[in-house]
Amino acid sequence: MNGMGRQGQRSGTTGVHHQRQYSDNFLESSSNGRWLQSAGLQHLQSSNASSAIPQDFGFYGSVGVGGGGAQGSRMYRSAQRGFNDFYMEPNTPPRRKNSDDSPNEFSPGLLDLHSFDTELLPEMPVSGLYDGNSLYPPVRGRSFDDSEPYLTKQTGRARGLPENNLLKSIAVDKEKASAVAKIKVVVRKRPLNKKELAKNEEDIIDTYSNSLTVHETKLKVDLTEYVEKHEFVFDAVLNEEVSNDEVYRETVEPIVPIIFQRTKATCFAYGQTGSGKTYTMKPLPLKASRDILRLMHHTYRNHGFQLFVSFFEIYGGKLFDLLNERKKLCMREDGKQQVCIVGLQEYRVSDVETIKELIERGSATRSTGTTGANEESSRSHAILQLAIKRSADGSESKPPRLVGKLSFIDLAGSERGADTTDNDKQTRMEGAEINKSLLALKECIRALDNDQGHIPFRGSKLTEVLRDSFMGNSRTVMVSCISPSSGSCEHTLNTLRYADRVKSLSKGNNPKKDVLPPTLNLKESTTVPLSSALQTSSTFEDEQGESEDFDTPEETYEPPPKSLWKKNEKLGSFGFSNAEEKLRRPNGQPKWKETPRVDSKSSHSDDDLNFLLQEEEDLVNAHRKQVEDTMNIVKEEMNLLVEADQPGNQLDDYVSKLNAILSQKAAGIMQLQTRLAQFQKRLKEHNVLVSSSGY
Ligand SMILES: Nc1ncnc2c1ncn2[C@@H]1O[C@H](COP(=O)(O)OP(=O)(O)OP(=O)(O)O)[C@@H](O)[C@H]1O
Repeated sequence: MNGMGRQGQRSGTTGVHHQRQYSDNFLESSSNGRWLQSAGLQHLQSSNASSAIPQDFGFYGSVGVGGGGAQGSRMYRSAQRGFNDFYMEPNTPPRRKNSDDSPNEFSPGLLDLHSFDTELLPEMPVSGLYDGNSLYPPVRGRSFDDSEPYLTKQTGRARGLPENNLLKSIAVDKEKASAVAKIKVVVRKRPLNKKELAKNEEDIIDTYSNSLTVHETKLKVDLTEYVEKHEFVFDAVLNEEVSNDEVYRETVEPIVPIIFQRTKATCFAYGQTGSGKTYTMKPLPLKASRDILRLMHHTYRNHGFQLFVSFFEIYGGKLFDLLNERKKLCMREDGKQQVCIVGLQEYRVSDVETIKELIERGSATRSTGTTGANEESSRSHAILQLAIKRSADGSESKPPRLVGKLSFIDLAGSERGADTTDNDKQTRMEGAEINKSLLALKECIRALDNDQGHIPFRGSKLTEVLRDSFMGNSRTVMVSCISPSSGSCEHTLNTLRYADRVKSLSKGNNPKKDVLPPTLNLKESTTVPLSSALQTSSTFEDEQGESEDFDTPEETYEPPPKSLWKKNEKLGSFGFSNAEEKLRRPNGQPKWKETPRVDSKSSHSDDDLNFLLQEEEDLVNAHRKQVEDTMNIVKEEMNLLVEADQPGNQLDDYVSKLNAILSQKAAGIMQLQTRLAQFQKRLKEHNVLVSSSGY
């Protein structure tokens, strides 16, 4: 069974959507990748020429034009509504009546077109911008509010604030900022929760530096248990002891300075329902805002930068403004193929407290519900955006243009039919819609991974919004959240395989990948993302030349007592005994590559031949494992596809692609088996030779 006995654990309110009170999510108005060529952009005539005028109270309001007229504040569900009704026109949950819900506190004031502002401000000289010496020293040593009148609301906290890592890092030059990886994949493991502990579920994930091992318990044909290890390497692996502050330092902090350099950056969380996405994402925008404001008021003081916040969700394939009474929004492409969100309200902010209030307000309005694994599950993708703007001449008299933006996306949890059979129709329909968008995201990632010319960003609203995250001079941080429990093993493996594929998009951008010690690279080779499989078109002989795919022996072994694989220092980091590790990989090199071809007339010893035979078996096993992994991915994606109710032709197309992969893998196995048979024959001949020579 998957999950932690998800079925039957739902509360009496299952499927009843309510407003999340304290969670949050994140941002962005969207745009497409044209800004990527922005070095040459001269689109000063963009539609935001009529952008909002700053108001005294420090934020902008906007009412979109040209669409988005439908109000999204209808009742979320009506018992009378049929399935089609729901599907065609998703509604939003009713807003909870909060006593502090003073409607006009952030009310929009002026008609504004700035949500069309999706192109970056063309590059222009900004004195002092990352010019080394003038970055920070002038205000060094002064208390924060001494130099920063904008931050009066947080003076108490700001005063005497020690310089954090960011402040230190901004003394850094432009090169360092631009050295931030284009795509960074971080995995966060949460602790076992009470339910899991109560059910005596085990923690099956070991973390080590930037790698982790999943210990999956499986059954043999004779029903005896064994443990299969799955090893992964990522840019960072954060275990259950890592605080949210550390998560911020590892993920978002390094990209904050870059958004002042005409860059769009995105941080998004991915993982099964209840794995900790919202818990992880919630604190990030506020921490980032704090650092952005510091930069604006210190490093870029007098440069005229302005910070704007917007917050919306994608629910049931529709967009709703979380900061404007769930107003329904429209996503459109303008004449320059820039995707823009019409009607999205942005607030100009200049202090942390206001941002905090906005985030809490938006989070409380978000669609949530109950799933088997999470009583307060996010049922929408929430997008919070921090946009840096500046008018062309740096003054406040002209409308500001986009300089860069930082988006935070808290994806709805991925679920599978097997986990949701107990859910009501509404929850299942939501699940289908969520899965559909996640599937579209996977399609985009696969297309990017395969260097396809066409990336199907239009597959869903989510991918249209995320387009910026993967194109051009963008920066993306993906946080994959995983549960440690044995009951979630299959979900966890799927999340990790997905993350592994995203990681592969950053190949060539991640120097770490090339300098990993052999043992760690070995671990990577134990997973076979579908993307790699799709890319594979080499013959078996070709594959022989590639080191990683075939140098990994089957990572299956009889389970030692848990205490052994968890802590025993006699074992190597990944479960092999040190001796065994050495035997398999002397000098860290895959031994099979050094293997001389066996000649029956040669004088190899039995040991040599046995070793060769073992190597061949390992190759076959490794290949078989690849097929198994691929099939797992196929299974997962087929589930999503079916649940997402895709048209048949897409399904057929998908199935034929997968069949091609499987046939290719099967052919590889047959070749390996032939080789193995040849070795066995030679071994036999060798034995005959030895016995006839009298030894
Ligand atoms: N690292 C962590 N440390 C402590 N508690 C955590 C951690 N991660 C998650 N939790 C707890 O686990 C529960 C589920 O987390 P969360 O709501 O963030 O999951 P989710 O992935 O956003 O789920 P969904 O997709 O259903 O919205 C929450 O009660 C949360 O407080």
